[in-house]
Amino acid sequence: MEWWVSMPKVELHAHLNGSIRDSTLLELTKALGEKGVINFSQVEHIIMKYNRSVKEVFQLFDLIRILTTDHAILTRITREVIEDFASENVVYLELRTTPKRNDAIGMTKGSYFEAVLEGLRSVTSVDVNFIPHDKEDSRTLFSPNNGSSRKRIYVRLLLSIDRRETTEAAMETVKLALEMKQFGVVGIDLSGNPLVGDWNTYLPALKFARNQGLYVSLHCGEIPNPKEIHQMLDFKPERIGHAICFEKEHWEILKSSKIPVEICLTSNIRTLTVRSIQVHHFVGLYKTKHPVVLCTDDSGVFSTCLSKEYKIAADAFVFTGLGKRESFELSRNAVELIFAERQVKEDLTKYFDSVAKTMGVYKNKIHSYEL
Ligand SMILES: CNc1ncnc2c1ncn2[C@@H]1O[C@H](COP(=O)(O)O)[C@@H](O)[C@H]1O
Ligand SMILES: [Zn+2]
Repeated sequence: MEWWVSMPKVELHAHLNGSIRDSTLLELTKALGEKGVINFSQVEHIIMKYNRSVKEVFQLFDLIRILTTDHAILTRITREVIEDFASENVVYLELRTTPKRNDAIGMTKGSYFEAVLEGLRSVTSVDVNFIPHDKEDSRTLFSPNNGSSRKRIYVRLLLSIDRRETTEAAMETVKLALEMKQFGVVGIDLSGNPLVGDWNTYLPALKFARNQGLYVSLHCGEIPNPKEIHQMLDFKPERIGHAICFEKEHWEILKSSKIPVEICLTSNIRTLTVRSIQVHHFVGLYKTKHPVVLCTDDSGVFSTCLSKEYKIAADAFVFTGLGKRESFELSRNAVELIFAERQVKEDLTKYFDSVAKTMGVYKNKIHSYEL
């Protein structure tokens, strides 16, 4: 097996409905076509398109939204997404999703979340840990005496606020996240079409989330919006996603505040927000040892997976010294950026160290982030 597949990996930026399997997406679209809810021939080209502009990507998300407003489908997608990540040796997955209300089918944000939770519970083919450790409990997923040869994966959840939402709706999501901490919700994400919405709408909910002990990750700088980027960096989120359309002053704030960046190479290329992999800002951040983590964003929508992202990075930046050993370190250093509790970090760190030996990569850290 290739090293980028067998290497343990940490996924910190994956949207549930964007990570839907291709085959499931087609199956659901055809089924709705047969029911007459949508016209399959009209949407087929949106599904099949390779490069999509940001605008077209959000058209596809609107379509996916029609397909997945059903509790049973959400449960199924959640199960499949976890199985897919585990199958490529993702050992820690922070999955994010936007709880949605749909009065027509009696769906509330709460029942949406329950359906996702049911998906987590329904995984049988791999070992999943999603309930946080309580202080007394020292059991860990990767402890050597676990004895299982099955794939193992930690899953934690972020609840997303959609940029289309009102302050009240955003607040409802944060309150739900707080209620569901016991089921592995660790934080809040701000996402959705970067062309819509205003920072001040979400700020009260984000502040509330932070005050209540939730971590915050923001989609930041997907389009040129210098004022908003500045405001977001001033908020000092625990992580940001993308960081594409940054100007000099933004880079300076980012570097000095050491806010970790979730890098989504394929997503940025496919949405045409970065011209080519060679000019991607990942390399500059990596070279200066800024905390970065490679992620998929929407593995289904962009036909990628985390192993592929590591391979793409290694191929593109081999002359920067990103070989097998450095990729392993990059993956292991991501453990420092996870939002889960201390025991999970410790368990994963030990696991990475044990795998380092069998993979023939150095055990010593090349560098660790000074967060
Ligand atoms: C391409 N870059 C991106 N930028 C901003 N938001 C994105 C995104 N990719 C996905 N989403 C957000 O995640 C939702 C799908 O998953 P959930 O329904 O929440 O599970 C999208 O509708 C959008 O709001
Ligand atoms: Zn994203």
